[in-house]
Amino acid sequence: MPSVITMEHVDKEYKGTHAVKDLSLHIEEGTVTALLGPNGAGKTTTVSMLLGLQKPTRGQIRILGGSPDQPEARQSVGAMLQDISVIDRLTVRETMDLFRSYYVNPLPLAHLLAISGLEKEQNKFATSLSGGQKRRLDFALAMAGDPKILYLDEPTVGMDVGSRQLFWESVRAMAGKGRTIILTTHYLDEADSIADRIIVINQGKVIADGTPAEIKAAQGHKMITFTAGEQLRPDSLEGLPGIADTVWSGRKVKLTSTDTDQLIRTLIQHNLDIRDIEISAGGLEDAFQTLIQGDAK
Ligand SMILES: Nc1ncnc2c1ncn2[C@@H]1O[C@H](COP(=O)(O)OP(=O)(O)OP(=O)(O)O)[C@@H](O)[C@H]1O
Repeated sequence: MPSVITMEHVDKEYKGTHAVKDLSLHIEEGTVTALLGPNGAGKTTTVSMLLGLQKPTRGQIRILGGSPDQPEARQSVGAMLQDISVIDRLTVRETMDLFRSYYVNPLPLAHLLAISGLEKEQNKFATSLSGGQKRRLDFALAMAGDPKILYLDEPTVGMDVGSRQLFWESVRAMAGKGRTIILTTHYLDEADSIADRIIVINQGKVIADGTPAEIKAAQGHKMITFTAGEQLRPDSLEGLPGIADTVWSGRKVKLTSTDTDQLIRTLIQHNLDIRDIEISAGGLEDAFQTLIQGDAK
């Protein structure tokens, strides 16, 4: 698969902040890549350099073989950024038509109305839409030029459950047609279900890169959860072998372990006052927390 996006040793420094450090990435055509990281990790800065809105301090970025700020790249790229801006005194359909007019091969208006689920609102002023509806309009505007590459920076913030479903279905359908999608999100379950590849960034550096399954498996953690009876005190669990982490939420306890088979035997041997025991594989959320905590050490 050819790389449609390449970053080679990219750095971005603001006054006093080294936001992106020596980032090298190759993104293949037709893939969905999630950039994950805590607040301030450098995700938005990365997306904004890929869009040509900011220049790297050092390093090189190529989009479809050219510079991100060239007209060829701009015609082939769509973006949904964190700031929502709607134009005064234009209806939803007029706003979509205006954006369609910027491109050589725009998508049909009816298609944009369908993927945003805004058919009923098409004659309303864009300023009168709800927050979630404005996000959906933003998505349609990002898609107006039928982009080869789509950037989605925290796209589902403010969307209700139904809107999210429609949104991710449209994104998946787009990837199915060979489009390349880069997204950032703090909803890790969404990244887990939608992304082919996950890149975890912390303090401007890549600290993990793989499929969701690889990222989860690399951490090798599983969970034992149970309800603690009145007799069980937190110090009864301290020092038991095989516990990597313990979280109490009221009487619910979550133990993280690399060897849950051994740990469950230990809990039973100690005849602890516990019930409703469940063993589960760690999710992306747990893998993410472990990675970030590990990187801070
Ligand atoms: N225009 C700017 N001027 C100075 N510093 C900036 C600027 N933009 C971002 N930064 C800093 O660069 C770092 C990375 O910020 P960035 O917005 O890229 O992070 P992020 O991963 O997108 O975070 P979030 O999840 O909160 O959106 C932060 O320390 C931020 O304060």
